[in-house]
Formats: sequence, C-alpha cells, structure tokens
Amino acid sequence: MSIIALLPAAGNGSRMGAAIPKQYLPLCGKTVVEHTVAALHAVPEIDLVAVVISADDTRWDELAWHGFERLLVLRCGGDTRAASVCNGLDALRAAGHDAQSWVLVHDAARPCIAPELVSGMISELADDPVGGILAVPVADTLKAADADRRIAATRPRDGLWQAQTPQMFRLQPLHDALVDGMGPDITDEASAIEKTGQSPKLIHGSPWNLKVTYPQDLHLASLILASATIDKD
Ligand SMILES: Nc1ccn([C@@H]2O[C@H](COP(=O)(O)OP(=O)(O)OP(=O)(O)O)[C@@H](O)[C@H]2O)c(=O)n1
Ligand SMILES: C[C@](O)(CO)[C@H](O)COP(=O)(O)O
Repeated sequence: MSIIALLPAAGNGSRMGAAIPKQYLPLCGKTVVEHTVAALHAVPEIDLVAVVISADDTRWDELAWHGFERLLVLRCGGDTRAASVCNGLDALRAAGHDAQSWVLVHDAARPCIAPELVSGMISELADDPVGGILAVPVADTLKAADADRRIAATRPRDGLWQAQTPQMFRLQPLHDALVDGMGPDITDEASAIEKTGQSPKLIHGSPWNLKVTYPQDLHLASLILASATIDKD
C-alpha cells in the first residue's frame, strides 16, 4: 500500500494580494512551492508527491524539478481547495493507485513543514482506523467580534485545536467523503470525514508549520526557514 502526499497548489492567493499566486512567490532563494515539495519529498516513507496545479498554470514548468524522482504534477485544480483535492484524488485512482492508499493532503502554502514531523505522523497513524491531522492546541484567548469590531464575547478555548496539514486519510474514503460533503463548510479534509460521523486523530503539529496566507506570513516563513538552516549547520 503506497503512501502519497497530495499538495493542493491551484489557488490564487487573493489574501496575499500579490501579482502572482502566492505558491510561486520567492522565499529564501526558491519559490514557496519548491520548499514545500522538497520537504515532502524528503520524507522517506512517502512514495509519491503529487501536486495539483491549475490547468492554465504557466509557472510550474519554469521551475527546475530535476532530482525529484517521486514527483507527479496533476493539472486538475478546481474552483475551491476541496475541489482541487477531490480532482487530485480522482486522478490518483484513475492512475491505478489503490483505494486504501494513505494520502497526506498538505497545503502547498505551508513550506516550513518539517519532514520528521510528517514521518512521526505516518508512524502514529499507520494502524489508525480513520486517519488524522496535524494540529496545535489553541494558546490564545479567543474573542468573538461584533459588526463594529468590538468584543462581543470571549469563547472558551479548552479543548480547541488549530488544524494544520498534512491531513492523512485513505484515498477512496476521503474522496467519497469530499464528494458527499462538498460545501462551503468543508475547509479541510477532516471536516468532510467528520461529516461521515468519524473522528480523526489530532497529532501535535508545530507553530512553525504556518500557512502562508498574508504578506507578513511570508516574512515569518523566511525567518523560520533561515533558522532551520542555522540549526542544521
Ligand atoms: N481552488 C484552490 C484554492 C486553494 N488551493 C490550495 O490550497 C492551499 C490552501 O489554500 P489557501 O491558503 O486558501 O490558498 P488560496 O486559495 O490561494 O488563498 P486565498 O484564499 O487567499 O485566495 C493552497 O496551497 C492553495 O494553493 C487549491 O489548490 N485550489
Ligand atoms: C486546510 C487548512 O490549512 C487547515 O487549517 C485550512 O482550512 C485551509 O484554509 P484556506 O482558507 O483554504 O487556506
């Protein structure tokens, strides 16, 4: 049974407000997506790194991908992240990948993921009947805002976690959950699985595994990657 990383990379990055999709923005000498692909490709347990890009993506082919012998590009991005993931799962099944293959869906916009964190996740979930996600417990006090951006209420944070990626589920069950549950409330793979009545496992992630969403996130990601390089030296 193979273990596949599936990277949705077909977004427009509207919240970043850049002239190009954020996955192609420069970060520490490469592009965001190159860092993410390199990190997942460095996980020894992963047999294939499949990247979902838009059918009209013109930037992917400008990058140098030699040396990534387990890399597959799927030009089947959809109108939403969930649609891109679903299309990618369809393509993997059509290519003959086993329905029970483990698939780790990871945002291309999370370039600081540590390969050892992914290996630990794979080991912890290897025999899990459902699958699970990387996440971090909420550490800040949570406030609900009113229309005037004033505090309307304080929300209890006990037991709350912030979901990250990878999110690891079996190929066909994840595909079917996404197809059956597709809607604006499905912002990650786990929410589709939860809709089927199953409870994915929470695996401790890292605050460094941030999603590059706004301009300040790119600066933070560069500091994280630079410090990771220093730690390795
Ligand atoms: N139709 C989409 C939308 C998003 N994604 C991918 O899903 C990941 C997380 O989504 P998000 O951070 O929301 O990226 P964007 O949709 O590009 O950003 P925004 O919502 O600000 O437009 C990103 O790697 C993005 O490329 C995708 O593959 N297909
Ligand atoms: C999947 C995710 O990264 C988990 O936190 C998040 O839901 C993606 O949200 P986005 O609005 O598509 O970036």
